[in-house]
Amino acid sequence: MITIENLTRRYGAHTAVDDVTFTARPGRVTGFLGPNGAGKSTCMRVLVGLTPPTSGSATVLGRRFVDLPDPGREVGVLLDASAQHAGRTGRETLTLAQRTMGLPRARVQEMLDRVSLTDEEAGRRVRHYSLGMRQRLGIAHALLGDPEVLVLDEPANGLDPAGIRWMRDLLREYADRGGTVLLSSHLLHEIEVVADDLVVIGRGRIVASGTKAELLASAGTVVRSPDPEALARALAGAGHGAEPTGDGALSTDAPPDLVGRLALQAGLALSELRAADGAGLEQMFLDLTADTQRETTTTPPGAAA
Ligand SMILES: Nc1ncnc2c1ncn2[C@@H]1O[C@H](COP(=O)(O)OP(=O)(O)OP(=O)(O)O)[C@@H](O)[C@H]1O
Repeated sequence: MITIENLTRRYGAHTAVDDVTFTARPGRVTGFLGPNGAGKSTCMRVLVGLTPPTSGSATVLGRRFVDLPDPGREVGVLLDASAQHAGRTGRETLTLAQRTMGLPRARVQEMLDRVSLTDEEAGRRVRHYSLGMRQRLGIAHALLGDPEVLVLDEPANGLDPAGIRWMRDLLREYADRGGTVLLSSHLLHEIEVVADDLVVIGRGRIVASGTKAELLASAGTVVRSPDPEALARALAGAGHGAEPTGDGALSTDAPPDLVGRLALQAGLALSELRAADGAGLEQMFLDLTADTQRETTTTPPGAAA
């Protein structure tokens, strides 16, 4: 369990994290999303004791990271895969951590196997690793102490498609065994596939949080009728807006079952009725963080607003 409560972190006059509250629960993968500079890494750094909070608290398993009796066995952390000692081999990196944590020697080979680094690769110096290999080594390091909680900042960075799938399966299995995973990523599709819960942050503040199903349901409905004007009027009569999607359908904030009932009452035929999650997490993310984005975004033709 990870608990962030009213967490604020200022750097001089700049507020990087502003009164942030959320939890990441056992048995679930919590996706932490936000544009560049939104405050994700800062939250994670406070959580693992690398940066003190200005106010508020961040705890793992009910304690601040610095108060955990055996942090390596309680929390696996991967914040920056490139921050590993470049002159050591992968095997040396893990062996040092294994000794520091007082783990059995066999654990190193187990973890190398777990992340599919070969003997030859494990014997190479980290400076010669590709980014994807560094991520695998970082994951091996995070899993070494068999922790209950994983905190991962952009772990899929640099992984090829097979590596991304491997990572997804690993996190799913870890959560299914009761582990808590907090995962930040810009790879929205990856988060959409693997996360159970989502926390969306923009300019240091939480703009949405909840289960993935709840948040995607709030993306609304796409509906198509031979008489879109009459359908828009029926929706407006029930207090819901409707926008043309650009390909003849309408996008509305009303849930699909209500849209179906309103169409029935108005005697309107429908040729399509579906939750707008075709537009998916990306559109939700852009909508929720619209006023915190650097770039101005526009809704692509055919995507739900
Ligand atoms: N040590 C620091 N000193 C001053 N400002 C900082 C420091 N660390 C972070 N910031 C600022 O805090 C804000 C949040 O940064 P943070 O790295 O947490 O964002 P992020 O959401 O992880 O972004 P990205 O997705 O780009 O990694 C940024 O404006 C950043 O410049």
